[in-house]
Amino acid sequence: MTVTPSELPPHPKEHDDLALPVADRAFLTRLALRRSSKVIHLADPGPDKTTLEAILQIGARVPDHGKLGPWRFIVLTGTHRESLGQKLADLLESRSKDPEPAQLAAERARFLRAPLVIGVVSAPVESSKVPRWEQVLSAGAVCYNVLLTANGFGFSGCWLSEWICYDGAALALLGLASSEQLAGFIYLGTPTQPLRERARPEIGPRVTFWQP
Ligand SMILES: Cc1cc2nc3c(=O)[nH]c(=O)nc-3n(C[C@H](O)[C@H](O)[C@H](O)COP(=O)(O)O)c2cc1C
Repeated sequence: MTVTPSELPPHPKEHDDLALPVADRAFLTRLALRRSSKVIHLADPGPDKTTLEAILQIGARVPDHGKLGPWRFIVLTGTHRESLGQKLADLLESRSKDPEPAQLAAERARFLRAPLVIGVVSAPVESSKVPRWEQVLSAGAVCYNVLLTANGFGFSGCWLSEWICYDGAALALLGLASSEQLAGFIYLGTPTQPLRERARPEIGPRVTFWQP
């Protein structure tokens, strides 16, 4: 089955009445069995332009204290994926006396691993009411919601930070301001392999019911 954005409800306006949640077995089943793909198992086709727009629009419908929208997207598509990879390879080469050719080649191909890559930037704003931490959490929610929305359109994906998220020069290449952080890259595409369950943290020891 394919779902096109035109089949979905239009973007509501502020103060429009919205449907209340109803029990939804398909929705819960999807969440109960949700799994990321390995990046090496993501292939063409990726989301088209209209689907990408919907993934971003729906993906950004996250809890956001103060309606600050403290996040933004950097979309990598087509040949620009390789151009950025080349810049990262150049950066690594400039830092090393004897760079490994294989490492430089891997860097050039980094964003070619999936047809579509979305960088999610945490972009907190000055606020006397909303702590920075809450704004950062909202960016994390965007990452997850983008993944889920892509799943809804039949794409698979994974959320990776790798070294780039923690390298000032790499972040500058992407155009991040010093006040911003890269929450990660959401790699999206069509899975070439079945998904296999991974070990999950046990919930029991992580839950307490507070009592006085
Ligand atoms: C912020 C963040 C960064 C991540 N970065 C990486 C990474 O660089 N490399 C990696 O193998 N997995 C990384 N992961 C883990 C994968 O995205 C994924 O969660 C994991 O493979 C399990 O997938 P699933 O539980 O969604 O199926 C990261 C997860 C988060 C939340």
